[in-house]
Amino acid sequence: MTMRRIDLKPLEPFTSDFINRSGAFNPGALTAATAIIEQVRAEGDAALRALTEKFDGVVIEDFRVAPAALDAAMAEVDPKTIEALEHAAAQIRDFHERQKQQSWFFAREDGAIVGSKVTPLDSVGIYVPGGRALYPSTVLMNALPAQVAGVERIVCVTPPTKDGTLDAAILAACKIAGVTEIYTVGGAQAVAALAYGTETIRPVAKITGPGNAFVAAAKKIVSGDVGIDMIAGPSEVCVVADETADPRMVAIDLMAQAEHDPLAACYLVAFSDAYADAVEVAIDEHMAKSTRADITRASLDDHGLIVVCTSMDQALEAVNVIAPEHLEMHVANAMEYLGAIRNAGAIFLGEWTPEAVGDYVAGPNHTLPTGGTARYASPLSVDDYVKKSSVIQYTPAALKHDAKAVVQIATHEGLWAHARSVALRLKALLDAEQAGVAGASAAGVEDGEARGE
Ligand SMILES: NC(=O)c1ccc[n+]([C@@H]2O[C@H](COP(=O)([O-])OP(=O)(O)OC[C@H]3O[C@@H](n4cnc5c(N)ncnc54)[C@H](O)[C@@H]3O)[C@@H](O)[C@H]2O)c1
Ligand SMILES: N[C@H](CO)Cc1c[nH]c[nH+]1
Ligand SMILES: [Zn+2]
Repeated sequence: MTMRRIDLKPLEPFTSDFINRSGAFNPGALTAATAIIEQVRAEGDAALRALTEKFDGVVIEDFRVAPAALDAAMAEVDPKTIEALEHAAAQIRDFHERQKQQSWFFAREDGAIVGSKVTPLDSVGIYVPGGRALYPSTVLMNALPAQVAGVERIVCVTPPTKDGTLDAAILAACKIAGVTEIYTVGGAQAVAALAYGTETIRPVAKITGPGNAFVAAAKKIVSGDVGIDMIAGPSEVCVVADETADPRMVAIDLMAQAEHDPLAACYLVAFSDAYADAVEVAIDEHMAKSTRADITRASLDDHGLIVVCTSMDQALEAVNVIAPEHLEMHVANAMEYLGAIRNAGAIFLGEWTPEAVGDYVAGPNHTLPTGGTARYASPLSVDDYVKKSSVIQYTPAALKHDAKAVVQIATHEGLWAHARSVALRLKALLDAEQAGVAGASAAGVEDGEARGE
């Protein structure tokens, strides 16, 4: 197998022109998703049935999963898998508990109180992909931060398997994460149902979770009517490997992302052609045993890239341009470079940290910014499941302190009532002070020119 390769010259900059990403702008998927969303808005459950039959090849009468199915799934799934999911859930919950933000309030010297009130969202819908692979881990990664945030209603949607049921491990993960409202529907139609509601599915305030191009396009379209977390596109990894890294480990870590999707993008940043050759040989050796060789090969052939650098500075520059979802630093003293890494969704340091630990058990979220969005975006977190309201309470002293500035700016902006709303109160205060009345009330002011205007 041969991945695309570029050999950088000393000091030659790595630019985004070298990258072949599928990107979030996908006109075909947007057109298809628009039609699907319109159909669901117009026909509700009937559209969900028709579209599920069309795209998933099964007929579903009742989308709502019965509560008894969760207990049945717990009994059906291999107890070792249940144990592993519980192990993962405990560490994911613990990590996200640490992200929780409290409301805060600050009393100024003039007595005004300003602050920020944190409130959990009323409801969220989590999309769990189910096309090319099944992702019980994604249930945990979305539901647990929502639960930690205090969201009351957590709804899970996920496409049916070929026989029209749901994977038992997905249901078991829902049970472990405390999710009980589950619907057997996937794709853009599931996103539409969560956004606008149908006879069976009540709408939610926000939709989170990864999915294929149609799911991503649907989230993009409904965003604004409901909240969305991000457009999490095909998986990505960038492995920076120096001569201390075992090429077999580097090869398998590249393949671990490539096997998600033919569109997954895997980057190797190395320091010699001989080393890059060794990784390619190791990929061929592993490939012979892969159970997902077709997808893996397609991803590496079409979206893989090897960048051979002449220095660590050049390598780090390439990393920051790529801004990968996952970055593995398989180099000596990996921690030393943390400060120079500006753009990456999750950073895995050292040879004992395969990206797969982050997918499942380490604790941080595996829903990460893809497609270069790590330039400005962060991993899914408890913050995605809360909103903040600013809180402001003024005292007479505070109003006196600020009135002039408000009136000045509002007058400059031509907003008469803004200025007047403050000036009238100031007048009430000053009148009361003059009359020697303690505890003046703004309600007692007569209309008229305010002093200090
Ligand atoms: N970032 C993350 O945390 C993370 C985690 C897991 C998976 N992923 C990514 O999520 C994606 C999952 O994609 P997937 O396809 O396996 O599952 P998916 O559930 O996103 O998509 C499957 C659904 O797509 C719909 N669909 C299929 N063909 C269609 C068509 N032609 N027109 C309209 N709709 C159609 C069907 O309704 C089907 O149920 C992958 O790219 C994977 O890498 C990301
Ligand atoms: N690597 C994926 C995110 O890109 C997440 C995942 C789930 N299961 C396995 N991997
Ligand atoms: Zn993965």
